[in-house]
Amino acid sequence: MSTLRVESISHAFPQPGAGWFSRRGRGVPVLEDVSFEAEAGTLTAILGPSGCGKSTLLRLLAGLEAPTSGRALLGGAQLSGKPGGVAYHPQRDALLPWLRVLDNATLGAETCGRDRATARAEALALLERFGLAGNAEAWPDELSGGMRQRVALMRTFLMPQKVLALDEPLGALDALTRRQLQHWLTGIVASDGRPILLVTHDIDEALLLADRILVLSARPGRIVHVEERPDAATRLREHDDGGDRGAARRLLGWLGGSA
Ligand SMILES: Nc1ncnc2c1ncn2[C@@H]1O[C@H](COP(=O)(O)OP(=O)(O)OP(=O)(O)O)[C@@H](O)[C@H]1O
Repeated sequence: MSTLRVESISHAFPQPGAGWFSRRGRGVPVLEDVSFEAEAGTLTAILGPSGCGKSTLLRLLAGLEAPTSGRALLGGAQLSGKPGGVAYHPQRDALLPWLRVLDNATLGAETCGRDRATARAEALALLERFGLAGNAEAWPDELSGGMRQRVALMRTFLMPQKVLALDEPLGALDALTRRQLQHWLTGIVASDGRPILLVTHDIDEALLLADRILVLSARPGRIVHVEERPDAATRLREHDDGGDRGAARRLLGWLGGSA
């Protein structure tokens, strides 16, 4: 598994009402000079005020948009600017109501060319770890919000890409379900060997799940603070003891209370 290197990515969207970038070649700047590394087997959380470009950053890395400048590399190979290199998990769970749990879970892998039988075998083997044992044939409508989100996450984790980008995967859940899934996710993340990026608004979630936390400024988003975190076992212990209040205060200070 390889390290993800993001090198000086900047991005601007076209001015509303103008054609593609104005004659002077400038649009609305959304991200500015974003550089960081995410090692294999680590989770990097991205925090920042609403509208600062967090989702845009993930979409650029996933090749859904091309950055205005800069690039991302995985193990030295170009990643940005072309789709398919990153498994992108959108904010909504996006389960298809006409597919059963197992078919929803394998959809991403199959779309990426995994043959159906292999994808289904891999999904069946993961059902228990994702808290979905006995639900392979259930319809999405029959599941709780937390279960639906675990199916959606399973779909992303089953994808063959070498980088995972999770865009607020727990954002739509009630507080209790969210807490439960955060704890569960620490185990899932620990057993996955890829660099994982996580966009979140929840400081406690970032402190629990992340090996490194990047704080972006208001738009155009630039990295204004990097918080290095201890190993997962220490983070879990801290979390159960009420969390790392010092780190939480630091992050809140950088976010200006906007998270
Ligand atoms: N396709 C697009 N065209 C034009 N502007 C866009 C486009 N996508 C996003 N934007 C703008 O770029 C800015 C950053 O959006 P983005 O969704 O990346 O922010 P965010 O930090 O993820 O926000 P939130 O935390 O609210 O989800 C916003 O001002 C948004 O309106």
